[in-house]
Amino acid sequence: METSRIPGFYNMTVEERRTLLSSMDLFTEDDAAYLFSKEPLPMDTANNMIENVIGTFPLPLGLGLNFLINGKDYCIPMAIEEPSVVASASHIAKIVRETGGFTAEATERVMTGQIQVVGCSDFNAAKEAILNEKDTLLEAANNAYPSLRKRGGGACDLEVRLLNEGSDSKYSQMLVLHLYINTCDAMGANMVNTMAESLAPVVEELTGGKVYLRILSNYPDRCLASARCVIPPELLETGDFSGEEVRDGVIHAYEFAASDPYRAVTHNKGIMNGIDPVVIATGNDWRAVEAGAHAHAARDGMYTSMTNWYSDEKGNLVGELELPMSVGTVGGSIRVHPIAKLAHKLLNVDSARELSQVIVAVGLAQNLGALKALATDGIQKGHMALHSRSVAIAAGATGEMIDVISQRLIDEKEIRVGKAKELVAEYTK
Ligand SMILES: CC(C)(COP(=O)([O-])OP(=O)([O-])OC[C@H]1O[C@@H](n2cnc3c(N)ncnc32)[C@H](O)[C@@H]1OP(=O)([O-])[O-])[C@@H](O)C(=O)NCCC(=O)NCCSC(=O)C[C@@](C)(O)CC(=O)[O-]
Ligand SMILES: NC(=O)C1=CN([C@@H]2O[C@H](COP(=O)(O)OP(=O)(O)OC[C@H]3O[C@@H](n4cnc5c(N)ncnc54)[C@H](OP(=O)(O)O)[C@@H]3O)[C@@H](O)[C@H]2O)C=CC1
Repeated sequence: METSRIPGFYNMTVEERRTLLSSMDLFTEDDAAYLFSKEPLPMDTANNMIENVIGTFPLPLGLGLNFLINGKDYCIPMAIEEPSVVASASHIAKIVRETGGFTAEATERVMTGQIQVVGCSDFNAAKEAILNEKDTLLEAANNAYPSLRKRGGGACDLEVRLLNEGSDSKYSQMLVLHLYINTCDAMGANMVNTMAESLAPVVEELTGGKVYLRILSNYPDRCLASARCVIPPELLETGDFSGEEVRDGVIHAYEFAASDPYRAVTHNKGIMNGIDPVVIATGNDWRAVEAGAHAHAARDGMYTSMTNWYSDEKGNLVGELELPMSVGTVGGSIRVHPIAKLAHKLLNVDSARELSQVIVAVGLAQNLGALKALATDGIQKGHMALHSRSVAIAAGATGEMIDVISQRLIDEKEIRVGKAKELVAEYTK
């Protein structure tokens, strides 16, 4: 991938975009055949992925462009139904590119397995017993999934937490063993669950208690990815708004989300608008990523902004995002869904750690795209202009009528289905 900077890509037809992609060193003709085929997810594949299959549910697949992350270019597949998200991410990536791009980093992919133990006669003694056998337990867990060890991963640490100590309810006092497992390039849920289940008998023996749940946590707080951007105000100029006004507006918007859960939920939804489409397109478990991200936003007791925006001593706008990132480049449906396989080829990442860095960079870009619009002209100007096409289609517009009706809706500043139906009726008279 020589560059992700493809000016005016959005003005091309789908055919022109496909021709351009095929001419780049992104994937083979066969790969492209899947992307362009009428059945990108064959029914017999779908029927082997989940139960009671009756069909498939395609989503639009767009490309987030202009992304430069740690000096590498990325064309980022994004599967989403909402208009203006891909445009917004690409818009900000174009600006950040001028500054040298996003910087991003990620911890090793250490996922967390939980083993719940109840009914111990002495929970402190039980905790001691487990910690005294830490190496034995880690060895036993690794023996349950030896191939992971061979890849350089596996169970690497454990800790014990006592919950609801002193409670007189036999249901609420419990010991929770956290098993930390480096799952390499797999998201690792099945691996973690297999290894956690394998330890249950020996944990019961050690603690004298009963093991109920042994399951991964979707809040893997040792599997983190972060992204950062530093933008001189002059690059933020928007219409009549100076760069400094936009910078300050973004920081005010951030402070609102940082202080108010009602705003933080919408602010963070805007971030996940960027993150989920990449997680979905790459065949990953977006529910796991969503759950972990929102838990991380509440880690200090109040649900708050996932991002941090401030002005540095030179007056640059600095943005940061750190999230747990339960994603893989192998495993699950990643190597099963033909378009997910293509998405990984398009992305050209070498590891799950690199993928997680790309994903958080898109989330950070998405957040700035929304805040920049909100802090200036408002979200409707950009968002609804792109939404007008869906409104036209919902009102029955087809073919070239879509452009005509969509433009009329924008010109008349009335982007709603009822108005579109009137225009369609007028057009087809
Ligand atoms: C829509 C834009 C980008 C237009 O903004 P613009 O200033 O008209 O863009 P431009 O014409 O200057 O183009 C700059 C670059 O943007 C990209 N771009 C520009 N237009 C397109 C397009 N049609 N399709 C694809 N890419 C587009 C493209 O990369 C282009 O580079 P070029 O190709 O020209 O060299 C801007 O108005 C915008 O970003 N608005 C914000 C929209 C947004 O954030 N949508 C997210 C969904 S709403 C949401 O997040 C929920 C929310 C808001 O509640 C979250 C929250 O509350 O925080
Ligand atoms: N979020 C949740 O709460 C839950 C999610 N899930 C689902 O679990 C799936 C993810 O689990 P996961 O364990 O990743 O999937 P898999 O069960 O597919 O296991 C990962 C596979 O990847 C293979 N592999 C190949 N290369 C590598 C590598 N470099 N690093 C690591 N593994 C490699 C492993 O091969 P080998 O066997 O040779 O090691 C293994 O078979 C997702 O579909 C998710 O939706 C399931 C339960 C709960």
